[in-house]
Amino acid sequence: MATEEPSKDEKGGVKFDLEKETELRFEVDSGDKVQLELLSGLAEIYGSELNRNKKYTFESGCKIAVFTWQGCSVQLTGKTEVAYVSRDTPMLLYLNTHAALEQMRQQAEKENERGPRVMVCGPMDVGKSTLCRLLLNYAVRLGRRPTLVELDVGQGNIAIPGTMGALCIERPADVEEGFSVQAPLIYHFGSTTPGTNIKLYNKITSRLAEVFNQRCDMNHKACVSGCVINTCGWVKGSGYQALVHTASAFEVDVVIVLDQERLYNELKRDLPFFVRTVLLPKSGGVVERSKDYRRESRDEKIREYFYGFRGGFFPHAFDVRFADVRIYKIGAPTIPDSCLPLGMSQEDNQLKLVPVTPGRDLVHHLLSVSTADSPDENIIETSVAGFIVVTNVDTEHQVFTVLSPAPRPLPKNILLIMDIRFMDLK
Ligand SMILES: Nc1ncnc2c1ncn2[C@@H]1O[C@H](COP(=O)(O)OP(=O)(O)OP(=O)(O)O)[C@@H](O)[C@H]1O
Repeated sequence: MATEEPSKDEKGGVKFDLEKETELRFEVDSGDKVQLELLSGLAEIYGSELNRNKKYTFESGCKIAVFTWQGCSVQLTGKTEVAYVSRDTPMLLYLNTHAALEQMRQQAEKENERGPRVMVCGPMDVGKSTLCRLLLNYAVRLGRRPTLVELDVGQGNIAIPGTMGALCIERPADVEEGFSVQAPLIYHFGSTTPGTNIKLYNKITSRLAEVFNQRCDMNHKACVSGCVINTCGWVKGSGYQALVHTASAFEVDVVIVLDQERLYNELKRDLPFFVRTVLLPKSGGVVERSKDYRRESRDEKIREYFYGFRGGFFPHAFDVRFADVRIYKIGAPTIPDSCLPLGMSQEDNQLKLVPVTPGRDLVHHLLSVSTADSPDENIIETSVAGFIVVTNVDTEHQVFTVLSPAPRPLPKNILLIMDIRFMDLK
């Protein structure tokens, strides 16, 4: 618990003196703001170093841990009643994991081989995304250029929920905003749970692995730096099979299982013997998130895509004629096996491109703008250029209105519909 009682200054700021290897945890309630300032010493948030005397602002829903290896003083201003200091963190184990990965990178450099490909998995709310961020931050701080592979379709740390993608990490994550998302590679999945179309999920995973391999062939630094793969919290049945598939598609060298011994044992049993599987504890600070909270944070991610971090962007609204675009849904509804055409399996059905006729029910749906030029291309395995949301449909005039991050016209005319909806309430 607290190493020293926090002290309050006249402006309502609360000062915390943290001993080495302890962390200050706090959450920001909906509608509130908390400011953090490092007064002395060194500290970091999920592997991103804090600058001294800079005020960091955290808004609604943020769950933060300020960790110090050496000891420091920080000041919190705002609603800070729930802030507390903990000595009990798994950070030393996480640091050792990073050190082992760095050794593998050094070895890879010497022997002109590829660096470690790491898959992070575990049930929901165990800190998978946070550990990925930490490992990537530590690697990039040593001059590496690792790749983040995001397979968690529920939250979407690179683009919006309902997508899968990869991002080359060139600098540590911004303390407030996270990783800078420049030139990500994004694929359309279309829903927030892999279970809605597991065949598509696995197909895109394989595609991402293929593209990552190509990048490694061309870029030695990326190859030596390896990748960190963030996965979904669904670890049973097809979810588990998807993890095994991911491990094989990416030919992972290291699997980190957070918090669940059963999953650890299963993966140890089912993955090839040369894959190093490690079980790490979750941090006591990781907070369980309710369904509502998850829905809100998904909405927030989408809002941020269109309006920028803290409203820094101004999206465009314009009309699109039905005749100018082609909208598809990936995956036909399941029908009894006996009704399938001869020689076709249920799985083929899941990868089918089904044309969608624009109508009123399109309203609020998110659409991915495919980079493909023609439906004859392999649309499923083609990346997307961005997203739009339908705000109105006028069937009489055969147009729909969209919100788009870029002005008209749309860069391409093949659109893929998501199950996910977004209400633009601005
Ligand atoms: N040490 C910590 N102290 C306080 N909060 C933390 C700590 N580590 C992580 N968190 C917070 O806990 C929440 C859940 O963490 P995270 O998103 O990493 O979990 P996850 O396992 O990836 O979740 P999911 O179920 O979405 O896959 C995040 O809001 C994160 O900021």
